[in-house]
Amino acid sequence: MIPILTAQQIRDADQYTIGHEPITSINLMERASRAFVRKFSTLVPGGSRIMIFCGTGNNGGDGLVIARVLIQQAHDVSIFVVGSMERATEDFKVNFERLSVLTGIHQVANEDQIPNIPGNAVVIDGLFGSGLSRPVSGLFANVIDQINKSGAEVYAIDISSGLYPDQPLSEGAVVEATHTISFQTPKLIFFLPEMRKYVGQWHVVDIGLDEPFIQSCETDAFFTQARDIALPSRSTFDHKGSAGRLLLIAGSKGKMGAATLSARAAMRSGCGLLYIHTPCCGLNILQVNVPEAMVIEDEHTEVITEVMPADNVDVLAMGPGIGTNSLTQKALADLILHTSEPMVLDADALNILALNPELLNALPPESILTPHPGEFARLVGAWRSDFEKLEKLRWLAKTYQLNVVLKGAYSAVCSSRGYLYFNPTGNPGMATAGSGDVLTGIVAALLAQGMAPFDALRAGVYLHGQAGDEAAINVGEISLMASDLIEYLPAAFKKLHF
Ligand SMILES: NC(=O)C1=CN([C@@H]2O[C@H](COP(=O)(O)OP(=O)(O)OC[C@H]3O[C@@H](n4cnc5c(N)ncnc54)[C@H](O)[C@@H]3O)[C@@H](O)[C@H]2O)[C@@H](O)CC1
Ligand SMILES: Nc1ncnc2c1ncn2[C@@H]1O[C@H](COP(=O)(O)OP(=O)(O)O)[C@@H](O)[C@H]1O
Ligand SMILES: [K+]
Repeated sequence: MIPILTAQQIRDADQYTIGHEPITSINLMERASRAFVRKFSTLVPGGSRIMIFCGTGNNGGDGLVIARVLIQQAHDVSIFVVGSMERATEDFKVNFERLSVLTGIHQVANEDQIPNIPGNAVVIDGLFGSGLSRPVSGLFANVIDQINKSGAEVYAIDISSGLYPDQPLSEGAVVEATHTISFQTPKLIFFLPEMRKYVGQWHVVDIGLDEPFIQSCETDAFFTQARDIALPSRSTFDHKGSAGRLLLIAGSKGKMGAATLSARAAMRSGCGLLYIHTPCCGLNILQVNVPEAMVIEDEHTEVITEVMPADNVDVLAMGPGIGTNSLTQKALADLILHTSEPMVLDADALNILALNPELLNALPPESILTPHPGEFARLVGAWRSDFEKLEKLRWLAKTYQLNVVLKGAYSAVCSSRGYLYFNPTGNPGMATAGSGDVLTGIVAALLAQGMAPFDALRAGVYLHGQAGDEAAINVGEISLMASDLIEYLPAAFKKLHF
């Protein structure tokens, strides 16, 4: 996993690398900027008119190196330095000298000197990086305004000028980048929907900062990598009873599809034995669509009214398609009160928890909740910013000792100790009815196979997204539907078995 660092930790990692590699700061700037250019060159067509805007800090210093390298590669580049040269860092000054030998550098010291930016230009934003210390105003804000109004493609160096790597949006001007080419590790803000407008599509390039130092930084947020994902394994004498026995409590009249999707995803995720508790109306539907499962009928025709924990199962999962009928609310409450092992709750089971918040206290510790933002808001109330949303996620997980995934792009998986893991897989094609039901089945099956609850959740979210990515390659994001996720689960599992 990649630790997500604060602005201060990023500075510390720079300094540690400079001291211990050792490398001079000017050479580190050169290395970082060359890494930027390598990525930039894969994204921008040759022959583009490139306009680079530099502040006089080290982010601007990067901009000057990038300009030099691009000029040496025969690109059409104009350079604009904004602000006072008196405040320039040493490394900025050295690179200013190196660049002046090659080309003219425009100084922007007042509004009249702000250039016109054609819509077909490519802008590189080197005004401010992780050293931003206050909201951007004055001349810098005017330059940013021109950049944003121009309609040009904008490539931010490290981070869009005006953004803090680890703090909410400031009051001042912020560059709206189409791409961010960031150094070494992704920043927290890259994972927040409200920041997308400023961050654009982001890329991380390796600039050779000290890896053991980065891994040793204390943080409570990480970006999951494939190598973090453990999978259950089978051994020679395994039988269906030892490979995970799951009781899935799902469905109501008109929502048997949710139960079907969860059940099929569970079977495709290695569940040894699957029982489905469902209202009578679901019997035939499930027997036909999931012949591998055994179906237990509720007494009620249309909704679930009574489920008792059974001795012969390892894990209970409840929620997909159950509705919030008062009889079902009572059934869930009874089930929670009679269960001591971690269980999986999704969809309407979460809505029932929101209606009966006292049940949260009764949930078996380490249980798993899988809300989408709507369900999450019902559980914890509305939030004013994505930072507050993440605080609420940590609060919910820690207060009730739960593992919770807040679903969406970069789904945030939170452990009961409040550690956040952003998920790298998945795509907008998965924004389609039933995707969440598939996730429930995957996670419950992994838990039933003996994985620790947090590991099962993080792995399930990763595999679900990977199945979505495999499906998108084959059917496209638009045509992708939830059943495709189940079809491409085998490919997702195979990809992880390296
Ligand atoms: N050796 C290093 O430390 C490396 C740094 N790198 C680059 O350096 C950047 C960080 O550089 P710096 O720490 O110099 O900081 P920045 O270049 O982000 O800017 C800091 C300067 O801007 C001023 N400033 C901050 N907010 C302002 C505002 N709102 N209005 C006007 N002035 C403002 C500060 O007083 C300071 O002079 C990184 O983002 C990265 O691009 C890379 O070259 C990699 C190596
Ligand atoms: N834009 C997106 N990028 C990546 N994953 C997404 C995106 N939109 C939705 N998903 C994933 O699809 C699933 C949708 O779940 P949910 O909203 O519960 O669907 P449903 O209730 O229809 O089953 C979640 O796992 C979510 O992470
Ligand atoms: K920048």
